Amino acid sequence: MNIFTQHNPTKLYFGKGQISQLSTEVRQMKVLLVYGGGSIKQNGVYEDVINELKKVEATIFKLPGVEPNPRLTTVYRGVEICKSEGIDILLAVGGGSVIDCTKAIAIGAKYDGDVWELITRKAPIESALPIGTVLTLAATGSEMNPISVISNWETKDKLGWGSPLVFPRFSILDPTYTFSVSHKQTVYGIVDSMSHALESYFHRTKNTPLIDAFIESLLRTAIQTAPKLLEDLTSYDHRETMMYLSTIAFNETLLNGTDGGDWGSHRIEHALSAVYDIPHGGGLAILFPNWLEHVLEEDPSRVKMLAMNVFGISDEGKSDIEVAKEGAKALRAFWNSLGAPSRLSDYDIDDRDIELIIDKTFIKPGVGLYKELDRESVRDILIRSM
Ligand SMILES: NC(=O)c1ccc[n+]([C@@H]2O[C@H](COP(=O)([O-])OP(=O)(O)OC[C@H]3O[C@@H](n4cnc5c(N)ncnc54)[C@H](O)[C@@H]3O)[C@@H](O)[C@H]2O)c1
Repeated sequence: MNIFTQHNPTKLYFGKGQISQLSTEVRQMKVLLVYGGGSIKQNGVYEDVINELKKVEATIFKLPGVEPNPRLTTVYRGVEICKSEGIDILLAVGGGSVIDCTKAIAIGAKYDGDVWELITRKAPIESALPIGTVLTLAATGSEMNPISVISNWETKDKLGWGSPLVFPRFSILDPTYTFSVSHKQTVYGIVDSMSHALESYFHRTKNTPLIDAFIESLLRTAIQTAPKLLEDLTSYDHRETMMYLSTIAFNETLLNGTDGGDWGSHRIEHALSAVYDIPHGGGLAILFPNWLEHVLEEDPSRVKMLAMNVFGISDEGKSDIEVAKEGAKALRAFWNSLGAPSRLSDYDIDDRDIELIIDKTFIKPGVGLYKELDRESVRDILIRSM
């Protein structure tokens, strides 16, 4: 293992009814409520939040309409409200897009220049407003991590960035709040959280038996739970399992003591959804098995481990590459069985913009760690995905 420091300051309130803790976290303050397209008004979450805020006589300001793949223009709107109204705390009520947008507003509110300069690292992030979240969709882990992804639709860039200053101060996770998430969106969430675990798995650090087994167990749990959840979208038991799983999959626990894993396929997906605005989980379901097939040709070792320890594939009488290939196939087959897309053509994407997607993948240098990808490798993964 490598040396590491773990410090995750997010206080987690997990389980049914935990919204009652909101009034212990937010006092008589100016709160900016950030939310999306209105699902929270249909499923009762909005009412629960407002009732809690009223209990403590908070002054409520609102920023509705955060889009999936949140846009810089919406961040600007939030920053403006924070500055003009003197907001004390931001409350994100939604999925990863709403939380990521809120994180960007939090840093923009404390900066005199254009927040895009902070996201693109042209200026250092030195301060942020505090954030709380009420999660409504299990997928990204944003509720307990310092990461955010913002799309600049003008330049067609989708950029991941992070700062310890944007760890949510608290997050409320009530599985019943995810009952209304559609079948399709639930599938995307499952794929996204499994991808976070898988990308953490593809590290190059020696002597990591506990973290490896932890990740394998998380993946096996997802494989056992996901089909049952999709049969019964309002099962508290299955929603709670997937909600906790998606938080753990990307709250940095799985990176303890390793070199951080390989996030090459996430980088390609961000480039893809910057150009085509497709759902993040849908893009990953297509790209990740093709990334596996690409990297196993050079080094099948950890793909083989995944095949045997997660999918129970036997290695008897087979070469390492054969076992690894079966593993990649098993992952694709599992996601397909849930109803996830498997080809870019499922989104009507052909090779027309392939060079642009490759350019966007390399917007920051260094793509991949288990295998460092060059333009040719990214092209190969995209062509395999067509
Ligand atoms: N910050 C991170 O660590 C991180 C990690 C991975 C991905 N991301 C980013 O997060 C974004 C995706 O977030 P997401 O997958 O959570 O989805 P999302 O937040 O984009 O939401 C997807 C859709 O689900 C709807 N929805 C949310 N909660 C609902 C509910 N309870 N009932 C019904 N509908 C509901 C939303 O309105 C939206 O239409 C992408 O931009 C992706 O790049 C961030």
